[in-house]
Parts: sequence; structure tokens; C-alpha cells
Amino acid sequence: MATKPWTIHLMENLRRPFVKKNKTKKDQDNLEEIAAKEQKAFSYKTLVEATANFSSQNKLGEGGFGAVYKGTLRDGRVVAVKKLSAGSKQGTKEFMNEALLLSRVQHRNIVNLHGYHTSSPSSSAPNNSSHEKILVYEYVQNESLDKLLFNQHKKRELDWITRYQIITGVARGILYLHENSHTPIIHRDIKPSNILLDQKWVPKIADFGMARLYPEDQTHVNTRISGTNGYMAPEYLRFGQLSTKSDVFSFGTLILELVSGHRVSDYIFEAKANGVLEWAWKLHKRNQTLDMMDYSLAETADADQLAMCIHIALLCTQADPKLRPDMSRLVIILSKKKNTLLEQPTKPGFPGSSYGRSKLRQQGSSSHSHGRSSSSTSSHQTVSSSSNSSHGNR
Ligand SMILES: Nc1ncnc2c1ncn2[C@@H]1O[C@H](COP(=O)(O)OP(=O)(O)OP(=O)(O)O)[C@@H](O)[C@H]1O
Repeated sequence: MATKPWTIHLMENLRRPFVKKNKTKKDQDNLEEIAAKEQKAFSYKTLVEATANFSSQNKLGEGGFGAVYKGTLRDGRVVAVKKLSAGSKQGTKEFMNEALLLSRVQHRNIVNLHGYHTSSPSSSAPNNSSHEKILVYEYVQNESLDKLLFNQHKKRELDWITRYQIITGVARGILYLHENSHTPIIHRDIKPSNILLDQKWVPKIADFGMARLYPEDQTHVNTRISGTNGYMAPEYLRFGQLSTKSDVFSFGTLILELVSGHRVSDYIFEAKANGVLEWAWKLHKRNQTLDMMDYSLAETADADQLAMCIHIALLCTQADPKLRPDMSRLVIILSKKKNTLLEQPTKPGFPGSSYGRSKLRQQGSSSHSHGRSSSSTSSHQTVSSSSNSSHGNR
């Protein structure tokens, strides 16, 4: 039987995340092939040299995937080197996903992947690199948004103009993923720790480990739940229904965090609100949304713009995904800066809220999947449910 070309084979894998076959070894071999063809391959030796043997002094942080180190290549490029922790199966899948998807995209608001190192046990790599999987990105100087926004001292560096610039930049990055690349990509994990800021505070969307290619002719795909509580749209969290509107929902929650300086799931004592979304909705109904402004913005905020951003966030987080604006409309609204007449938002899709089982069925869903509800996991936990009976929608 003739074998399929490696590109088709790999893209099919990304489109069909639910077909459970043990193809990891084969995919990895393919990835090594791609890296070599696209000249994205880095030798282990080069990365050891760049990071002073992954020295702890060069460590930038550690995520679910593994540790990230700062390094300098021989040609002078400063890079961030992400090393997959040994033995992580989930990580292997995310590694391949990230390497393949990020290789396809190039945009000012998306982190640049310089390349990667991967070697299977059977390859002829030197001994200690035989199981390594490493991603090499451009180094983004001001690191991730969460480290600034949720730090009482550092948040002052983010004045209103900067925060507005971050909102518009992230919107452009998501728009590019949804509409401009060859096949739409859903990021699935838009949140402050996945937004990196360069020296001019230009935001760069990072972490494509959970991103999915999205067939253009579908309203949604049914998938396993994977994302971070608080940022996930209710129809996705409850029924595994993923669409570009899932990213729009997460983008809305990100705006509320930027405006308020609170984490999405903070309990807001004075308002008795479970999270910033409920808080924003309560204030919206009383026409007092400006009350949620981060105190550190007092001197720099543009009240009209801030109110508009909260209004946009409430449109993005509406329970019904069809009512949420798409990213192209959001980019247009944000580029006008103010005085845009917007429709009134309907009730938000609070995490765990019950919008839709019947409505979503009416919309023709054939999903049998049931993701873990937010109540079963802690507020900022990254969830990845594989227990549901999800299936591709083809
Ligand atoms: N390209 C980069 N430039 C500069 N710093 C980076 C870069 N990529 C990641 N970092 C830093 O490394 C740290 C770990 O990043 P990583 O993406 O692995 O995890 P995370 O996003 O913090 O968590 P999670 O994996 O749970 O999403 C982050 O705190 C981030 O600040």
C-alpha cells in the first residue's frame, strides 16, 4: 500500500485529535524529517552551548511542559529554550502540536519559533540527547503578562495606553490565527501567562501546545476539553464544542483582567462576585462598570475607552457563542478606539452555567462529550479531559 506524504499524514493528525492510535513514534520521526527539511533543526550541542548546559541561572521559569531557559546562539540571537520534561506523554503530543502549528504561522503578535530539537531513541543523536524534545523561540524580553499584571509593584509599568495596545495586539494575533492563516487555528488557551511582552510591550501570543486546526466549513468541532478554568467558554467546558468563538470568550476574560488587574477567578469581596465576569455583569446592569478599574490605572485611564473595553469583553463572553462578535469585528472596533455604538450584551456564560444543553442540541450538535465541570477542579487549574467520548466532526 502506498504511504501518504508526511505533510498530509501530520495535518490529518492535528485535525483528528480524537482518533486514538499509537502513532507517536512515527510522528516524531516525521517531525525530525520536517525539521531537517525546513532547516528548523537545532543540534543538542548547539542548545547546550547556548544555555550553558541548561544552567539554573538561565532558567526563565517552568510551565506544564517543562523548564524554559534563556540562551544565546553563536550568531548572536537571544532565544528562549523550552525543554520537555522527561517521560511526559501529554507533553510529547503538545510538543509536536506546537512545533507543527507554530512553524506555519508568522505574525507580529505571535511568538516566533526559530526551530526545535527532537530525537527518538533510535536516532543517531549523542547519548544524553536521545530522548530530548526542545523548542527554540525568539526571546521575548518582558516575559509573560501575568508576571506584571498580577504583581502589585510591577503592574504600574502597564499604564492604560500599554494595556490598550496589548488588547489590540492580542486581538490582531487571534484574528490572524482565525482568518489569515491557510487553515484556521483555534488557540484554546488564551490567558495572561501565554501572552509574552517584548521590549516595546508588543504582545506575542505563545504556547500552541493545545491549539487545533479548524475545518473552515464547520460551525464547531467536538473535542476533548483542554484549557484553563475561568478562560474557557461554557459550551466548550461542558460539551467539548470548540469553535473560533471559544477563543473570543477567552479574549473577553483577558480584557477584564487587564482592566481590573484581578485574576479571572478572583472572588470580589465587595461585590460578592465569583470572578471578574460576574463582577462586570453586575456592574454593567447598574451602569457602573468603571468601578472595576484597576486602581493603578487611576492616573492614565481613558474612561471612555475603558468602558468600551468592558462592554466589548461582555459581548465576547456572552453565553450564546453565536452572539459573540468575531475577531475581525473586534479588531475594527478596537482600532476606532472609542465612540462606537455597540449592541447590549446578553447574559455571560459563567463557568459551569447551564446555557445551552437544549439550545446546543437544537443547533444540531451530535456531541456525546462531557467535559469536567469547573466545580471539579480548582480555579486556575489547567484541565485536560480525555475521559469523554469525543469524536471528530467530519
Ligand atoms: N519566548 C519566551 N521569551 C521569554 N520568556 C519566555 C518565553 N517563553 C516562555 N517564557 C517564560 O518561561 C516561563 C514558562 O513558560 P511556559 O510557556 O513553559 O509555561 P506557562 O505558560 O507559564 O505555564 P503553562 O505551561 O501552564 O501554560 C513563563 O513564565 C514565561 O515567562
